[in-house]
Amino acid sequence: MSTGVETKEFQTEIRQLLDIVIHSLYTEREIFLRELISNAADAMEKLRYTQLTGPEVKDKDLTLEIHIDTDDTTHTLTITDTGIGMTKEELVENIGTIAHSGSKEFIKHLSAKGDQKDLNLIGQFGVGFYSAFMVADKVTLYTRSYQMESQSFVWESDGVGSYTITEGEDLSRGTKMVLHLKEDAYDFAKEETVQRVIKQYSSFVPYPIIVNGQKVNTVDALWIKNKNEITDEEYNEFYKFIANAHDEPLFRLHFSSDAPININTLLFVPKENLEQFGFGRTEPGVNLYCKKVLIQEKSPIVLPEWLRFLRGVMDSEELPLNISRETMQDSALITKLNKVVTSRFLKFLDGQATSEPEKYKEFWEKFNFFIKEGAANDFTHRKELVKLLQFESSNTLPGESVSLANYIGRMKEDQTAIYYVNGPTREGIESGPYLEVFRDKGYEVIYTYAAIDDYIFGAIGEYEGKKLISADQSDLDLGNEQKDRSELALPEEEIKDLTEWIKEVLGSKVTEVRESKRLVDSPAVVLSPYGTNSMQRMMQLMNKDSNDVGPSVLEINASHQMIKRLDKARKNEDTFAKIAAEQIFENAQIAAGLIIDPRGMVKRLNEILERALG
Ligand SMILES: Nc1ncnc2c1ncn2[C@@H]1O[C@H](COP(=O)(O)OP(=O)(O)OP(=O)(O)O)[C@@H](O)[C@H]1O
Repeated sequence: MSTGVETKEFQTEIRQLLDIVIHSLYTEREIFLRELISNAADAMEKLRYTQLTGPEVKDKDLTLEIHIDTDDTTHTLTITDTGIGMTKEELVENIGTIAHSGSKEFIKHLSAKGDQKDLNLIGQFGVGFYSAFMVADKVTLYTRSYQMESQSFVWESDGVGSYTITEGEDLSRGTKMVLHLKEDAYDFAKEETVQRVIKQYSSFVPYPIIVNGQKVNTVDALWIKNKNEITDEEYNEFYKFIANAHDEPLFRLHFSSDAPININTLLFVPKENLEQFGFGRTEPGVNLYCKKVLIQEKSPIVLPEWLRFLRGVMDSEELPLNISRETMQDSALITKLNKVVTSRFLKFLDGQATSEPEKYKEFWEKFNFFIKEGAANDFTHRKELVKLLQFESSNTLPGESVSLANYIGRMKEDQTAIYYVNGPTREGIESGPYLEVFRDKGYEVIYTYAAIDDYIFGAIGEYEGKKLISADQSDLDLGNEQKDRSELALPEEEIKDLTEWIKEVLGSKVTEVRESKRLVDSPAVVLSPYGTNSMQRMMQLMNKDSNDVGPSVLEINASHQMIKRLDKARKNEDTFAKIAAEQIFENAQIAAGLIIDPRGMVKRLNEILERALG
């Protein structure tokens, strides 16, 4: 039997801490198990290190493993490790006092607030050993240090004001903690509960965790291992485990670095983008670890939001296990991790675009929206992201694409800018009026099918010193010599009268009607007085009920038969001229991708048909 019971008071801060721990309803209190397992793993890590470097240790052949035993009848949970153990002095020092001044301050702040229910904070702060009192109303700890002449001690407390230390019976090296569970925590004396919690938080702890005789953590922490020692099958199995996936990943990136920050990362790009299939917004899927212990599952802050499709893990020794979500948000360390890993991943993608073009194409087809979202919003990585963008163009085949760098590489000698045009489809763009002048000059034009493309181009303005210019820009200036007016074109005087007349007919729908210098085959084109039509298209998309596209600039082709006939009809005071002018204008709006109220048009088209059929 043990003798010499010594009762000791907890340090003030610990009393405050325990008071909060005991009297609060903490929703994620199961993390106590993570804290205790990680203490046990730390103790064994220290033992291993001592064994390698220091003096002889007690029970040197004892296997390093963590045993957890549940007892549903006595409602106890016992956690045993074969780690470094504690001497009596260490017990007093480590478990009765808090040395760290930051922690002291934090606890003071918490108890000053008086809000004992504000426990999310404390849970995230990580209360280590004391978290045991979230679930237990009595904790008994048996421990024996690794030092050869050490004795065994029993520490016990109800977590209220004091604890006792008693000399214990002869134990083998390590620590055994018995948690006498509170009634509302009896669940933790059930094997299934304990197994579930361990799988969630401690799957990759580097020592075996054995629950009631059965090993629970069977998955290796691959990300810590050397790449050469891992097979493709192992990587794929690991991916399936952490991503809850059934197929294999499209890409994987495994890297470790020590500078500028210690980091081990294993990232996967899944085979499919579920957002594409209308599954709603993808949740982030990268878990944050510190030395293989889970800090935050599916962390929303460790990578930018536009990388939410990635699955995997990031592990940094530099992270404190107890980092709270609040501190994490503005932790310089997290910002650094985020930046380093994001840049590394973008560099990886850039490399894949050249080394594995087919696979990259598949990636681009499925995940391009995320890259674009990043290019639109993430100023920190915009440059790297824009480099990855791919577009169809007037020089590519359907389904093939070109990057901005490739585009520049094959620009015409006299060409000074990068040109792009927006439209819903390739056919739509190619049958429209905007390409005509570029075809004529032999300039390649990028096709942007999504409004976000135009937004990105508008936001970056230029790439590698070349301006990005929308082909429907109203003041488009292709720089070099204007083409002579065709001999077949209406004389300038007449065109002047005609444009004035059209302006009168269309009224406030146009700000200006003028002769075009860009048209070859089309009779007319609308341009935006704001620069490009994409702004108007976007406003229409956002405001679906509105058919009001705002006023446009209308340019007409003075050589086109239709325009010449329109002029003739106008001069003959044919009432049909007005109808024709309105239809020409609306046809041009449709070609610009603007949505027109179809009701008025149907009536007009019927009139036109009637007339055409005689
Ligand atoms: N199983 C154990 N074996 C040996 N020493 C332990 C064990 N559990 C706790 N200790 C000692 O008690 C100290 C306090 O533990 P506690 O969990 O409160 O804080 P920590 O482990 O230092 O930090 P944290 O858990 O917040 O990361 C530890 O630093 C360690 O020295």
